[in-house]
Amino acid sequence: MTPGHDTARPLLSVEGLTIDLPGVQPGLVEDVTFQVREGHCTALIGESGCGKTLTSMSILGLLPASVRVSAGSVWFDGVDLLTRTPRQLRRVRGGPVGMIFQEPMSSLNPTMTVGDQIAEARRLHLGERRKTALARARELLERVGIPNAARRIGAYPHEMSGGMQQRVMIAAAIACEPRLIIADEPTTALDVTIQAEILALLRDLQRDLDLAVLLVTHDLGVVADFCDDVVVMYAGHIAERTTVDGLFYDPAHPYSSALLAAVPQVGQARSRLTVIPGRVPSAGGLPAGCRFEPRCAHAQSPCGERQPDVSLGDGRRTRCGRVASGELTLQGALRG
Ligand SMILES: Nc1ncnc2c1ncn2[C@@H]1O[C@H](COP(=O)(O)OP(=O)(O)OP(=O)(O)O)[C@@H](O)[C@H]1O
Repeated sequence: MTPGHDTARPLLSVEGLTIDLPGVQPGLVEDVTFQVREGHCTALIGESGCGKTLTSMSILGLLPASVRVSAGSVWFDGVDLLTRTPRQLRRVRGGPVGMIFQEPMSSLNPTMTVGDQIAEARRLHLGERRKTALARARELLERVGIPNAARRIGAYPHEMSGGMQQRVMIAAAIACEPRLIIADEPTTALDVTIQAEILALLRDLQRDLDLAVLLVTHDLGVVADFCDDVVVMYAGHIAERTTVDGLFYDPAHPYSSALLAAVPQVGQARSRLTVIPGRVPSAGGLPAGCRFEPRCAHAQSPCGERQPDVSLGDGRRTRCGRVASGELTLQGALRG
């Protein structure tokens, strides 16, 4: 981490974001507030169905047509992206904000060569001529570790392996010198060894290009390796907002602590691995008070009636009333 980064200013500020399924279900995501600091990585974690993808997709106007943002703002570089028209958002996507998705094949155009796809981003956003843009595309393919870039520039996505396709997606995401990358489970669809390579590439690029990254992930190992700040989502809410050290050493929500306990660790006896009982409730089936209470190992009456959103200082927050009042201290994965 370079000096001064601890005071880095927020590049992206999501404030009070609420996403509904209009006429069917309000609050798929509710009152979500967090920031991504310049040159830093914020992880968005939580089990399947907690609202991570809806949150990340809403930032650049990529929500499915059936769902809608009903409240909140998304500030990027002084502009509320939620007030932008679809046309204005297209100028942000692939320009100052790059995106990397889980399935490269669903985002790459199967009918265009990878070189043309990367070059097109530069032509659209930076107004470059085709020849200059293609030369830059070749450099970018080299930068993301594609061997024989001069030849591969003319390949179509289906002629490449999944790992190589993901490298192309990354090259396209950084093609226009973005300041922020949004990456939604960028390695989940890949083999384990390739996952590690892609993560190492992302980490290098983040450092070299001083990128801010919003990383949606299930993988706490990735969080530990890659991230600075952590947003733990549960059932459409933020359960805890913390730093990576805060999460692993001093979690402030029983859900965070339960996620940590569910990760296998080298040298740990199998019997100590715990699963979180039950399932994430849907927005239509939320308990009346704390959303995690029915699954919480630390719940105590009248826990179910409390779900504050309390500051713990240094930008950290928790929705657990027992932790906030000092009544409960949780076990981290790493203590001491
Ligand atoms: N298009 C949609 N229509 C209706 N409900 C939706 C839609 N997309 C998501 N949801 C619901 O919103 C909630 C949050 O979904 P989301 O995909 O954001 O979760 P997630 O944490 O990203 O899960 P995963 O890790 O499986 O992608 C879930 O209950 C999901 O069923």
